[in-house]
Amino acid sequence: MTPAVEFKDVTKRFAGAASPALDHVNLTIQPGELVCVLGTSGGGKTTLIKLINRLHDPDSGTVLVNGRDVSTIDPVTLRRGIGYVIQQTGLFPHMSVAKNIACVPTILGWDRDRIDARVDELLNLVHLDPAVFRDRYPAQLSGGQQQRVGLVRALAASPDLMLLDEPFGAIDAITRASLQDELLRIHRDSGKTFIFVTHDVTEALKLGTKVLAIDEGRIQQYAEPDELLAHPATPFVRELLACQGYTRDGRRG
Ligand SMILES: Nc1ncnc2c1ncn2[C@@H]1O[C@H](COP(=O)(O)OP(=O)(O)OP(=O)(O)O)[C@@H](O)[C@H]1O
Repeated sequence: MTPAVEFKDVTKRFAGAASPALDHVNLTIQPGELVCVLGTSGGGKTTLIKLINRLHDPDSGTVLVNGRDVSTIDPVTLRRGIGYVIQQTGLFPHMSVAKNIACVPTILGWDRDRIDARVDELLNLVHLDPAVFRDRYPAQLSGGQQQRVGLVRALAASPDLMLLDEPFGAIDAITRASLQDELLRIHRDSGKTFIFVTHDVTEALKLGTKVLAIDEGRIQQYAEPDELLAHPATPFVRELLACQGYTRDGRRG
């Protein structure tokens, strides 16, 4: 099977930085995985994500999506096929919820009826009643509701790949737990590949089919959650688990 995403010896160094943000990264992500990219601040998580949708380009090495070198794909075309969700949601404040969700389908030339049906389907998917929320503006939504709209906007044209960069970082614990459950369900039902950045071990272990631990621009471990808990591959992973209260047998101390 062609991997959904591959990094081949990828290095990214920002001007003036003492060390690279990503340092000779090799990584293969198979289709259908929900990969949680886990690490402390500044470790290179966001840089990794932005190299996939070409918000950054590598200094050396190759990033491939569905077997294609992304440097050969026009960035706008590439991004239309990749869902992208960030903490600040990026919703257009002057557009209604329905218009926000309809953005990519509109660009892709879907007809009105198909777009309307898709908007309603997506709002229902995240338990927002279309009759209530379609015509609201982002400022008229709570933080959790904005995040739900940001999530389904990225799903609107059913991209094969979803990139989510700490999407639930600013959400209270209860809303966050229900958003996580919704994300899990959406991932299972879609069968698509999701890459989800978080610094929260509990979130990564709950959501991930795989966890990618990263520090100082280097991959520390890429493993299933149980494997990561049972056999942390490096002192960094051991420390990360211990700091957030995880013991070796996977129980929170
Ligand atoms: N545009 C940029 N210009 C210069 N340095 C940058 C830029 N973006 C990131 N960096 C640096 O690259 C390194 C990795 O940053 P990155 O944002 O990937 O980390 P992160 O793991 O996502 O951190 P956080 O959890 O705090 O968001 C950091 O040292 C950061 O300061």
